Amino acid sequence: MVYIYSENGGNVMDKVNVKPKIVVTLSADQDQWESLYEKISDNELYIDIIEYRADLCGGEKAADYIEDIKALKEKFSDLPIIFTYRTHGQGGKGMKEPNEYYKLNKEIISEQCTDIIDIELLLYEDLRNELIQLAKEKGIQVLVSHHEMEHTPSLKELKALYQHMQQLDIDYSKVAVMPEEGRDVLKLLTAVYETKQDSHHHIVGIAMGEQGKLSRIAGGAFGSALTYGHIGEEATPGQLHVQQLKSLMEIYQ
Ligand SMILES: O=C1C[C@@](O)(C(=O)O)C[C@@H](O)[C@@H]1O
Repeated sequence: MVYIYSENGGNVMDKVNVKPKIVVTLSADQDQWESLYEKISDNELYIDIIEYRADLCGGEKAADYIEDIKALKEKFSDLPIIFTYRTHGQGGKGMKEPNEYYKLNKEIISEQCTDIIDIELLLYEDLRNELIQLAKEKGIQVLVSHHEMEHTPSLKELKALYQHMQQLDIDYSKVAVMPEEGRDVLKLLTAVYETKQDSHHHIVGIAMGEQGKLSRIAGGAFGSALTYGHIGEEATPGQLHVQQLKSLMEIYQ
């Protein structure tokens, strides 16, 4: 058996055993920012990364989002930020057309105000690849995401989705699905596990809803690099409060 130096920081036999980072998904209207800052401060011990969900934060233009992110950076300089504008078709509230989505993300990248940018796999290939390239040039990590909000594709389809992402010059490959039965959660975790065997990307797999909670707590044992939680209300079905998430994840460390 070959021993591999793991992302866990120790010698383990299993390449896929990673310690996931806890990402808090932020959503707030403009008048709720002050109380949101307090909630982040109260929970800083349980958060590794902040996800700024632009589609849930009330603004309209890149300038609104940039202002919010700069304020977050000023207050929480140790926490990296993921910028996400989740479109309607992918389970978010964002109503921008592909060209507007491209323009917005381009402005965010050019401003260099985020550490990681979430780009949807289904964006037109040329626009998507341009954003990836631009982010790389600016030293911003890229997370390519795909959400299935209604069901869970077959294991073969899930692996194909991850394989598609492996062809891209990115840092994170993320797939989120909605399970209809327990077996769907196993499919997602199997796809993460098998993809991680020979991938240099950070692989992220999330099963949403009640049944999917297992993937949020135990995903690291299968190779999932990020797990998303909340500090108020769940942004997506099945999200756990970051405090509960961290304490449940401790059984794997
Ligand atoms: O992709 C994800 C994961 C997520 O959908 C979840 O289920 O926790 C929450 C989103 O904000 C994030 O962009």
